[in-house]
Amino acid sequence: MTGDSSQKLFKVVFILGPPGSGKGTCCHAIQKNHGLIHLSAGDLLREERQREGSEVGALIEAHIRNGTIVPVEITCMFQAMRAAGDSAKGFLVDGFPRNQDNLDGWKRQMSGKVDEKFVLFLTCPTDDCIKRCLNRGEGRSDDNEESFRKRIDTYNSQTLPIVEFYKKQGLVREVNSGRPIEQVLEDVERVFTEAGF
Ligand SMILES: Nc1ncnc2c1ncn2[C@@H]1O[C@H](COP(=O)(O)OP(=O)(O)O)[C@@H](O)[C@H]1O
Ligand SMILES: O=c1ccn([C@@H]2O[C@H](COP(=O)(O)OP(=O)(O)O)[C@@H](O)[C@H]2O)c(=O)[nH]1
Ligand SMILES: [Mg+2]
Repeated sequence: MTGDSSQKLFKVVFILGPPGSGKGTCCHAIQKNHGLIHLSAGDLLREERQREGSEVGALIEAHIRNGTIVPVEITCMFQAMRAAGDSAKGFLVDGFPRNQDNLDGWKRQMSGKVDEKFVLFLTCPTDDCIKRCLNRGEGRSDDNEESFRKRIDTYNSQTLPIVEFYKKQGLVREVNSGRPIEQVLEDVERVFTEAGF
């Protein structure tokens, strides 16, 4: 039989963890070493927010400041994956899916098209996370104490259940990112190597 069975599946690794846990930093290192494409859901939303004529820019900014999660239809993850196309060895999907709406939207659009390899789950004490966010130096409108508190509440109430969902499928690989970056990256590298990357 031919047809859809010959279609190449997108290899995907999800990166989840609290704000400031080091998701972007780890993706940056892994992408360089393994030829994977890094797609940060937050970066994609910030890009759309900046786009001239965007009809959803103000809505995105309100969610970002408030630490709440943008409806999945607006998150440009799927388009970005399609745009990267066949040349990619795989995708590092950073900071997504963050809640049940994200997960439902992902399944609707991507089931049968993706090979979900694992979830890299970064754990880091909240005190370290807040310090890192406040010192990030990117001028982000959500890197202030008030927004951080809201983001961490959203993370605890909405994102941790998604991690649990993947844990039940045996897909979660946990790394303690509350340590010096060299140590974190050594463990992260090991997880990718063990997964055949
Ligand atoms: N292990 C680490 N130790 C100290 N600082 C770190 C570590 N990992 C990342 N950082 C710094 O913390 C800030 C947040 O990291 P980032 O990768 O943007 O996290 P996230 O994407 O999870 O919000 C950045 O300024 C980054 O350089
Ligand atoms: O799939 C996503 C990813 C991010 N965000 C929004 O973008 C913000 C920043 O996300 P990012 O991943 O950049 O933050 P980080 O965890 O890296 O600090 C979040 O708090 C949300 O408001 C969202 O709505 N949907
Ligand atoms: Mg990030």
